[in-house]
Amino acid sequence: MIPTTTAHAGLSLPVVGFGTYRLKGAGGAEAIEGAIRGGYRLIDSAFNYENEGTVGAAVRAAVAAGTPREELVVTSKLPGRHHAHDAAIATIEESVARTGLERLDLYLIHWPNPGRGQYVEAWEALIEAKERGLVGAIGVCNFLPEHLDRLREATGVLPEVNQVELHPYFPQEEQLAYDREHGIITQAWSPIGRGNDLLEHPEVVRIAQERGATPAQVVLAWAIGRGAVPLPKAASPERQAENLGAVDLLLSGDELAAITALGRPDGRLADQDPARYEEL
Ligand SMILES: NC(=O)C1=CN([C@@H]2O[C@H](COP(=O)(O)OP(=O)(O)OC[C@H]3O[C@@H](n4cnc5c(N)ncnc54)[C@H](OP(=O)(O)O)[C@@H]3O)[C@@H](O)[C@H]2O)C=CC1
Ligand SMILES: O=C(O)C(=O)[C@@H](O)[C@H](O)C(=O)CO
Repeated sequence: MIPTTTAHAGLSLPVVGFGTYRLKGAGGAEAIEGAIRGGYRLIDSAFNYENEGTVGAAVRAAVAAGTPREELVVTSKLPGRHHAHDAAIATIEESVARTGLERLDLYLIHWPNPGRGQYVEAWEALIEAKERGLVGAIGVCNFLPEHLDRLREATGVLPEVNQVELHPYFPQEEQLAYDREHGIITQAWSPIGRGNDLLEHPEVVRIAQERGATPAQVVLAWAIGRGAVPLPKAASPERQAENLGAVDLLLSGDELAAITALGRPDGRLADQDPARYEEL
């Protein structure tokens, strides 16, 4: 059993989830079903990943093989081109249909796209989708404090999840503090740096050697230790198990601080500042 964390409206999530970006087709379904068999219960997908069908197939196979459906938190996301109310509702319905499940457990706005000025309308559609039972819980990705404040002022409803880029090169101290203060669970995307040099950083390697863990486990345990829910993606059962093993590694305050110190102002993996970035 993976420990859990709870958001302001009662959503309970395991402290580690599974990313599925680029896991598609038969090989993707096999990898995702293997992840569920190996113990992952939070599965992250998106309309734009074009793999909601694959995720649904893997979930249905895992449930047929004995995993209780109610243990799983199957997630998808609304793309920026469908923020207008009717398009948003149709897209959520399409996401659910693609999975072949009765409903999705968590649905997120993928990017705020503030330049288009429609994320409040999208949020109202997500509130409606939750009221209709299409989705179990609702949240956002890549929202800055100013975007979250705007949702609260306009609707009185705050997201239960904010999924943001978060890894040692981009530790997100202020966003984490805002989310914590408002009972929002921060999920960490690209938590192991999407295959960059992070796992070879001397400080990460030093702590891994001292603790008898792997660099990936250290980086994931750092995210968990700071209260975030990392969503590592891994194709192989070996790496999936390695990453899940991070829940057993409790880092000290000094170790957490040493890794947080690797942060850089320009530490994002790509030029994706949500204040300006547009993704449709
Ligand atoms: N909301 C948003 O805007 C975004 C959300 N996401 C979500 O976050 C998830 C995770 O982010 P992602 O960008 O995939 O990057 P990750 O940081 O999860 O890195 C994935 C890469 O790391 C490799 N890897 C996995 N485990 C290990 C290990 N133990 N040791 C060494 N290498 C390893 C994988 O290889 P291999 O698979 O071959 O094992 C893959 O190349 C996504 O899959 C997606 O679900 C991602 C980006 C943006
Ligand atoms: O993967 C996602 O969820 C995204 O939002 C994309 O922006 C992804 O990070 C990407 O790199 C697209 O080029």
